[in-house]
Amino acid sequence: MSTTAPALELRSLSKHYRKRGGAVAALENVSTTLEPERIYGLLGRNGAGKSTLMALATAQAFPTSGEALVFGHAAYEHRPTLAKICFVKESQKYPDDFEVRHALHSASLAFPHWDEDFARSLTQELRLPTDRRIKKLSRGQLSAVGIIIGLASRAELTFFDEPYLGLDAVARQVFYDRLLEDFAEHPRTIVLSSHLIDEVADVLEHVLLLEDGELVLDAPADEVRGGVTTLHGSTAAVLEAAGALPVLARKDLGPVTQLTVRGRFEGAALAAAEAQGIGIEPATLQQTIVFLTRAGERAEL
Ligand SMILES: Nc1ncnc2c1ncn2[C@@H]1O[C@H](COP(=O)(O)OP(=O)(O)OP(=O)(O)O)[C@@H](O)[C@H]1O
Repeated sequence: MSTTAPALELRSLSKHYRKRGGAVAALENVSTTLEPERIYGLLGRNGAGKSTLMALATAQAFPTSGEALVFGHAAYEHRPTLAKICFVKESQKYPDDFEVRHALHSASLAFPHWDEDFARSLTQELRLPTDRRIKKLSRGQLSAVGIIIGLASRAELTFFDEPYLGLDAVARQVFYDRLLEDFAEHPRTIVLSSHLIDEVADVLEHVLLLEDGELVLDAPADEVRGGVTTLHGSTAAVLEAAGALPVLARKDLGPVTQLTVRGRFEGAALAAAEAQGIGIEPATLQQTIVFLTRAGERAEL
């Protein structure tokens, strides 16, 4: 699977949908580069443009302007490139009479790196009835079909658009565990869109955050994680420890203040703050993202 081209390169990608009285900018001038063999989180609130970005990258929709290159090619005009892409989405359509086994068989023919044993073991682990019609599956079982296809396809560029809808906690954990194990043995580029940021946080290596169609954060997950800290203690001590760090939120309760700042507390700064009796709590990835989007911060951490 070695190649020097980026797995995905978006160049000033925009998608506008026409609507009565104007247009909706589902995606606005998005540029970024996704390296091969990494796991990306595509995050953002409802309507932020996540599904649109995936549809454009996989040639299931055409951009209004700009381009999306997959391993150096526009996917829609290049069959070998299409064979490298797997897009798992809720709205996947299957023929009416298709059973689970038919969907898996079709996938085995479509994806050159398909691993039948892996598909079989995932099917058992997720307790998916292979002889049931897709139409009759529960919401979670339908998600399981997508997860099995997404993982067993071992496509060089795999998109999972909210792949866990309806899945119970055990099945979701099976997904994250198998994803990480299989990725370690067969590295490829995975783009995972999700609302459950803290749940997927440990899986992600890089975070892409969309807000109203714009890419507002494009950074390694480790840089984002812990980039926001909450301090709790006597007001004077907290303000002194925070120094000039940008304040994102402040709550005063009598002589005590809870201050959320953009910055990290490590080493000497952490020891000094703790010596003053200040409680230090790094924000989770989800909290960090909520604070940053609320604060209108842009892609610099
Ligand atoms: N076919 C369409 N026609 C008109 N507007 C559309 C169409 N598809 C998407 N949109 C609009 O484009 C914007 C982005 O939608 P998109 O589905 O990409 O968001 P999303 O981040 O995937 O949302 P969610 O998390 O709710 O699935 C939304 O405002 C949506 O209403």
